[in-house]
Amino acid sequence: MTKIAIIGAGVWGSALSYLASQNGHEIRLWSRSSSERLEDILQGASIILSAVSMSGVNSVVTKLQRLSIHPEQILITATKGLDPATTRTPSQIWQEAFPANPVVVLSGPNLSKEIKQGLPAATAVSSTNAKAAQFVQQAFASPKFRVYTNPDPLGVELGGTLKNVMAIASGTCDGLQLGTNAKAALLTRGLAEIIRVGTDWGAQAETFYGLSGLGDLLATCNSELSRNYQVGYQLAQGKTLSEILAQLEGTAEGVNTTPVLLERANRQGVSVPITYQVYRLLKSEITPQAAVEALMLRDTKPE
Ligand SMILES: NC(=O)C1=CN([C@@H]2O[C@H](COP(=O)(O)OP(=O)(O)OC[C@H]3O[C@@H](n4cnc5c(N)ncnc54)[C@H](OP(=O)(O)O)[C@@H]3O)[C@@H](O)[C@H]2O)C=CC1
Ligand SMILES: O=C(CO)COP(=O)(O)O
Repeated sequence: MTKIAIIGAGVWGSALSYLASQNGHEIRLWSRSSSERLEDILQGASIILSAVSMSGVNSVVTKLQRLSIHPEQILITATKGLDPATTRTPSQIWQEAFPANPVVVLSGPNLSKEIKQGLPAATAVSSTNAKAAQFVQQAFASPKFRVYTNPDPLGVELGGTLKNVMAIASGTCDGLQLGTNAKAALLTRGLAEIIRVGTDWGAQAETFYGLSGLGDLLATCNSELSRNYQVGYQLAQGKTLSEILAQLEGTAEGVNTTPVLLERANRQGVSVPITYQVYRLLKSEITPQAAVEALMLRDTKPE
């Protein structure tokens, strides 16, 4: 039995809490509205897992820095986003704030509603500290949740983060009823785009063919359960972004990830044509139909 503190009682934090409690662990779930003090939640926890949305990462990290975190406490980040101010990933923020602690990234095709229904799923846990990743694997693995370790935390984290932009594009593609061929082309070229960005960042190309890359791309880009997909689908139906976000249950990280990704890709000279069209669409600079046309009419090139 392991004591696990989970920060963020949104849908993903709650689903992870459910999975860990099914394994017999002692779970303490904390959110901003909790009556319990954060320091009491963290007291004696072997694992501290953050499942807050990107907009909450910096403030949660700052809160924890004011408390006494033991260097043996394993920090897990389950957030899929990029910091708008620095373009850093959540694990980079956690590791910089807590250099002595093992930081583990948990990411995969994990639509929380399906997990809450008890349907089977798999995920990846990754860290530069292999022992910490194995400890987390043992803590969360169950007959319903298959957990793989992976040696490339940056790749695992970027796979889960960058596919959210593709999920917006994919929802748009389905909302416009562009068909199966168009969807296959979009996902394949989307994966190529993710790999270009990811390898430039320092991640391993093969990681993106795993659960947190291709796996999450397939899950999110093909499911109405995905909030990012819902954003794209509704944009294709002519709703404005503010109308969509006002109705959306939970966070669609891809909306905030898109400009950060584009900024970084432009700085690095990495070509991200799909991300650019999603960016223009989210800013209402282009219609969904014109975005498709712009992608189809790009200069011809080798695959
Ligand atoms: N839902 C899913 O299927 C999956 C989601 N993820 C990722 O997990 C993250 C959370 O997603 P999800 O649970 O779905 O989102 P929700 O919108 O359901 O929940 C967001 C969570 O973030 C917390 N939060 C936001 N801002 C702050 C802040 N400033 N300080 C403290 N906490 C804050 C919220 O706290 P409060 O309750 O106090 O408002 C809430 O717990 C996202 O990055 C998402 O991409 C990853 C895998 C699957
Ligand atoms: O990341 C997810 C599934 O792996 C959840 O996707 P959404 O955030 O688009 O709902």
